[in-house]
Amino acid sequence: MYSSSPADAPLVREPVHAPVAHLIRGGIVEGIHYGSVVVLGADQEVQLQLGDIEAAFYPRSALKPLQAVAMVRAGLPLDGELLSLTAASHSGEERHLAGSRRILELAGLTEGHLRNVPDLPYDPVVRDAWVREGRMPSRLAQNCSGKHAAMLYTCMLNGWSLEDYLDPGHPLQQAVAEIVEDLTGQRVARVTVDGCGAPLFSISLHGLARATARITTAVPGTPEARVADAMREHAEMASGSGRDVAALMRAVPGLLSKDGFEGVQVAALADGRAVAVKIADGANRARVPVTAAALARAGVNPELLTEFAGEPLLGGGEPVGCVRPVRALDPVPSTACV
Ligand SMILES: NC(=O)C[C@H](N)C(=O)O
Repeated sequence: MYSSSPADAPLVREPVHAPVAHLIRGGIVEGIHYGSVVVLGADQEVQLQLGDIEAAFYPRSALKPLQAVAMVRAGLPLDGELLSLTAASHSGEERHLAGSRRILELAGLTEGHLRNVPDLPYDPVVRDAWVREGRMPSRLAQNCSGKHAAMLYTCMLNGWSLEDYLDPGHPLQQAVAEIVEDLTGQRVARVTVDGCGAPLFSISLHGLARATARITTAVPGTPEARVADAMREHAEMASGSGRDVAALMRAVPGLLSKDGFEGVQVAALADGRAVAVKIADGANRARVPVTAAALARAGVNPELLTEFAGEPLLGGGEPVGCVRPVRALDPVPSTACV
């Protein structure tokens, strides 16, 4: 246990976000992305904060590594690709569907036991092909199916009921809440329902960074280390081909990173340095460059991060600007912006 008595829950208040990235077109600030950012040093001290890192927020799928740790602690006997898929917001590629099916099979169950909401594949290319083939939204294709299959497997192994595994009072979800509080070191502020149907726990951005650093710094062989290893070694199973989060994990040695809907990203290094980002309006185009800039502030070599600096803004098909993290985040003045 990390936190013998977790601190109070984060405050539920309107978050006071700050500018985190500028949209520059032709040398003028055309737009401003607001958000919050925390950078933790290896000693877990806050090295940089922007916006509101202590307010209650929803980490969405950036919570999945914590949920996976809870399942492994409850006896989930997975590693490698299938454990990575357990913590995935997957793209809906065939390998992801096959992996979710395999987890269900190991539990002696079928797709019919899943209670996540049917959806089309998350990745636009995979989704377009899916629709062209006339396929319908499905529970297996939904980006959280690995997590749900693993939740069912964990219930089977513990003799817990299957029909109501998404109820926040179910022993599985109680176990998840306990691990979330242990790893973040704070009480959960609110419990609501995530898009997929699973309980969604509200913590602070600071708590998310701290929890993820605890996962990457855990002793080898522990549930935390098993989840970190699986996700790092099988980054495409935790996301998909061509996903920025997988590319980021490959680019930065030892990095564990997880994205969540509505502009959330967390990333932690093996020595405990960690960053967490929330873009106020959920904009993906700001999430990646802001995460990269925060990692540079945490001491990651900026040369490893150049491909995440942000897509150029086009005018007449030519680059005329870019999304640029604010100066407080950007250690190297960018030359990419026109
Ligand atoms: N990637 C995500 O954040 C997905 C989220 N867990 C949902 O169910 O909507």
